[in-house]
Amino acid sequence: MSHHNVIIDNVCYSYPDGKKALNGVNFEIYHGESVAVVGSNGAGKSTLLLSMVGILFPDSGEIRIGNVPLDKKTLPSIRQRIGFTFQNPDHQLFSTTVYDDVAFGPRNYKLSENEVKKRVERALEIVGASHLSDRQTYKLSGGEKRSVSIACVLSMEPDILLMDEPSSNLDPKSRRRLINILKEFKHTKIIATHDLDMVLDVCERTIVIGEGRVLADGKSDEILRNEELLDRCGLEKPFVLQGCPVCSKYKQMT
Ligand SMILES: Nc1ncnc2c1ncn2[C@@H]1O[C@H](COP(=O)(O)OP(=O)(O)OP(=O)(O)O)[C@@H](O)[C@H]1O
Repeated sequence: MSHHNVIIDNVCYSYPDGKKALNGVNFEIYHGESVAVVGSNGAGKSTLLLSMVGILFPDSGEIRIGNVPLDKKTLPSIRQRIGFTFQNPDHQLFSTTVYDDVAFGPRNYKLSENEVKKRVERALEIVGASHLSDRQTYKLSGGEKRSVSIACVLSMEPDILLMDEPSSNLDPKSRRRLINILKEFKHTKIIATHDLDMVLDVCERTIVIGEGRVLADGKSDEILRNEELLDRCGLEKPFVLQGCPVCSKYKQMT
């Protein structure tokens, strides 16, 4: 199943103002893996994800998806296999209604309107947003927009899910729903997040990014227990590993 592996090969990227955001990033993600990308603010997580989906192109190094180098020529076919949610859902939602936003991906695949409708209804139901279908997107709350943006990628039925901060803005029930969606999604998942409790629940592997480089890469359970590493990277142990009975109870409730 190596055809879906994601390979990040010595990737460097500087923004036009000269800010070096990625400084030689290397890793390989195997088909079906569930991987968290964590790090402090400004570490380079979003820049890395934007590069993996071809919104930014590395200055040097290469990204390969299933052994196909990601470049302007291969981008349209690779994009069909990757579902990406932006850190800010306003960057994702641009149609007048929620239905049209969630239908945008399937319509691009030139599916019949009947099939599009089925996919939209299924995706909205999965994220618990069926009742929002006819609403105007710009009038939604932050959490509602987040749920709809997740429905937008689910309706595309991607092979690879890339998500930037998917749990931010979500209330506990919606966050738990997201965690269940991610657990159900059996293909490759790459999730940039500060929600380390969600990482423990969803991702078997964690890559720690700092100053545009990989600082650590290993089993989530080991990385997220390593206090010295977490402290060095500006991160904190997940609540559930801090041995707090209130937090453990909260986890059971949500
Ligand atoms: N459009 C831009 N122009 C210039 N610099 C940018 C731009 N976007 C991001 N940066 C800088 O690149 C670096 C990496 O930013 P990035 O958004 O990738 O970090 P991040 O790890 O996702 O942070 P956060 O956790 O705060 O979302 C930061 O120093 C940031 O200030």
